[in-house]
Amino acid sequence: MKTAVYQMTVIPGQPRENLKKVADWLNRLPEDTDVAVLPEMWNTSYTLQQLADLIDDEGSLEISALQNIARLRRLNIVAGSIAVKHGDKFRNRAVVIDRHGHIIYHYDKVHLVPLLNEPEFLEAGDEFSTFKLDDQKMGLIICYDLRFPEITRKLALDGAEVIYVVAEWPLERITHFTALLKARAIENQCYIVACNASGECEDTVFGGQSMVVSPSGAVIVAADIDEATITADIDIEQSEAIRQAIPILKSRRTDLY
Ligand SMILES: NC(=O)CCC(=O)C(=O)O
Repeated sequence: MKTAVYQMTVIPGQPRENLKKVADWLNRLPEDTDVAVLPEMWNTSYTLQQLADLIDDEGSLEISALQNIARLRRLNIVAGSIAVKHGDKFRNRAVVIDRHGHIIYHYDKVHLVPLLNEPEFLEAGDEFSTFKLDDQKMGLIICYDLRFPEITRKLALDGAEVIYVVAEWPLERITHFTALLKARAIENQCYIVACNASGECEDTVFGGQSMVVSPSGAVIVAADIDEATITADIDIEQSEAIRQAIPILKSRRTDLY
């Protein structure tokens, strides 16, 4: 699966401008790209106090624009996450669109990050699952979720061999991000495809370092700190092979823990 990751400099509080950037990027991808991946909160960044003025529905403008591109370009889009209205609250929602333009999965971030004031402004989701893209089982988590090994482990136990991590992870703690991405890949023997943002929002600088990590923990490709595109060709069989060679998931002592 030829995968392209957009380490995007999100323009804070400018959903229309960001949609234009994303559409231009998607339309420039090589025709043989199978999956395009976007970062967390790519429509607004962390302008949480302004969401009521910026967001008036469930992200229909952004999502329908991406559905059209997916259909026209026959491209799967792991559409990062966007701030959406949910009742009278807001959620941090990831959406996955297949090559036919169908929304096949959405996920509302379940672990809200106190360091960026999410609990004050957002409502947490309360469910997650695996999904299938091109017949392969995949999982997706959002940024702070990476610190909770249980969620990635559950996705791996449910059969995910590729897990996408969409993020706006600050530079200040970027060493945690890179270490945890490798740990999650090694302990679950799956590909980790991580898409972080670059640039800044208010006082927060985002740290980039988007990467694709193999099921044995090798960094196949990584970005630096600035806006960039990274690409990798993902061979799902590698995950199956390493799970057979070192049967971590089977060796677990579920009678003890
Ligand atoms: N956007 C996020 O969830 C940031 C997470 C973070 O800053 C951290 O875990 O540290």
